[in-house]
Amino acid sequence: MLLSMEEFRAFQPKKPTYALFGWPLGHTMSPELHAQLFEASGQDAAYIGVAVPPDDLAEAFDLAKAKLRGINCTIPHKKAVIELLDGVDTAARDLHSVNTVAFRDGKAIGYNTDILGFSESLARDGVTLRGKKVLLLGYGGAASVMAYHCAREGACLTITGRNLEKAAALQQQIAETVPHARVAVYSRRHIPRDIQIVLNSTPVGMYPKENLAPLHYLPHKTEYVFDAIYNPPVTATMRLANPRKTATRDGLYMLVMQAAHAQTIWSGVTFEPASCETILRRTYGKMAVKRLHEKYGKKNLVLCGFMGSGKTTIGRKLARVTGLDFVDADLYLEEKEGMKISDIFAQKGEAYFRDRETAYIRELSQRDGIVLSLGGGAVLRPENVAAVKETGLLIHLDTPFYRILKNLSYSNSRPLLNRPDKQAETRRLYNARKAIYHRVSDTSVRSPKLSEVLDKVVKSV
Ligand SMILES: Nc1ncnc2c1ncn2[C@@H]1O[C@H](COP(=O)(O)OP(=O)(O)O)[C@@H](O)[C@H]1O
Ligand SMILES: O=C(O)C1=C[C@@H](OP(=O)(O)O)[C@@H](O)[C@H](O)C1
Ligand SMILES: [Mg+2]
Repeated sequence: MLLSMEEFRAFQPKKPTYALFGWPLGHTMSPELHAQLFEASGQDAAYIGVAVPPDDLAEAFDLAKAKLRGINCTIPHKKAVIELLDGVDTAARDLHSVNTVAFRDGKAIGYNTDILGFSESLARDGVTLRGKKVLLLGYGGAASVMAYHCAREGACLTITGRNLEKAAALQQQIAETVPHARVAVYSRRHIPRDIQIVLNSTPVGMYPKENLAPLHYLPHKTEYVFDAIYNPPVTATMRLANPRKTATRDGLYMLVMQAAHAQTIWSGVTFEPASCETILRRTYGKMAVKRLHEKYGKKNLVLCGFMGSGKTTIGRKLARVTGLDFVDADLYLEEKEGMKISDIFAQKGEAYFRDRETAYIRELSQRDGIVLSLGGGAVLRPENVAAVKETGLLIHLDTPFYRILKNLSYSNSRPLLNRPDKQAETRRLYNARKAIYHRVSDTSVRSPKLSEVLDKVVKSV
């Protein structure tokens, strides 16, 4: 729920409630994320967003103190809120930045959990900072969190950005708060060549301008790229990396963990790593649905690809992580016709099957909010492609052929392949259709590992 100031004045909580204060409050993931954390920790609580104009912060803060258990602050309130507080923790004090406020016994205490989210995101990838040459892009609020953590961990930090005076101000702030900090400022044209880790704290590359990056290339020894952006899940900065040499990470895990730590501060709940991973996967899923709506103007996710490429298997999992309903076109057809596909082929012929397939695809394309797994031959008819693409994003599972063969080896439920020369026929059909899948689909996902495919599909949206 997102409220205006006026609505927040009238707001009466029905259960323990927390809020995000920001201005403007665009498309934030926080309410959905906190709802998942409440559920995982068994709390009956609510989380709302409030669009608080800078001039109204003091009033909104007093209202929050009276009605809520705690708040998060985002741009532009992270600094301004400090003077309204009764105390702050060390990181928040050193950073001059508060993202979490707890109201307890009539007092308001400020914390910074962004830094915990950042450090845990690096730790999850096994990235250590001691002695590492780190390049930080940007000098705003998120940058100060990253710079402070790098300096405290003993990294050798270079800050760069468009405005070198602002970069120097951050350098100064870090030097004052972290003894023996190693921080330099360079223009973007004179970045040290031996940089190992690149951190993007700028909003450059965020949706909708997702083709922009704050750099044109990565220093050639870069081993790891962290981008605080999470929409899109794969940013233009991350795409500069050579996947064989350089690991990359977007900002969603940092977002999840700063939220989890805020809840720990508010109510003492803690979260198992496994439940954080589940919440992360689902948040990527929700993000994909948000992008499906906002970026593509579509309602459904549709999977196509050769027989045995994993459409049915991945579709079911994709529905679970996105919260969309799952429909498999083949299973739907079998249910409606009251017959197995192999029996339809045997008794009524392929032409009958194809006509029914077209009719059901037309019907299912009218649905709103489904993952639709097609049969392997569905996209051979242009009218089927047109129908699904009207409402859906068409994703091709470009599973390697050797994996497809393996997947098909145990099954005889596909009548087209029930022949003595099964393997040769599979290859023949595959070669005949391969180009069609590429041509008709909006995106292609390629991986031999089932565990990777889902992740890639979600991030391809
Ligand atoms: N990439 C993969 N790695 C391992 N097993 C897979 C993979 N993709 C699919 N499978 C397995 O292959 C079989 C066929 O997959 P299925 O989802 O029915 O494919 P499709 O619907 O595209 O024909 C299933 O048993 C599934 O578990
Ligand atoms: O490729 C095809 O022409 C077919 C694929 C099958 O679906 P899967 O791709 O899910 O196996 C099923 O629709 C039917 O056997 C025909
Ligand atoms: Mg299938």
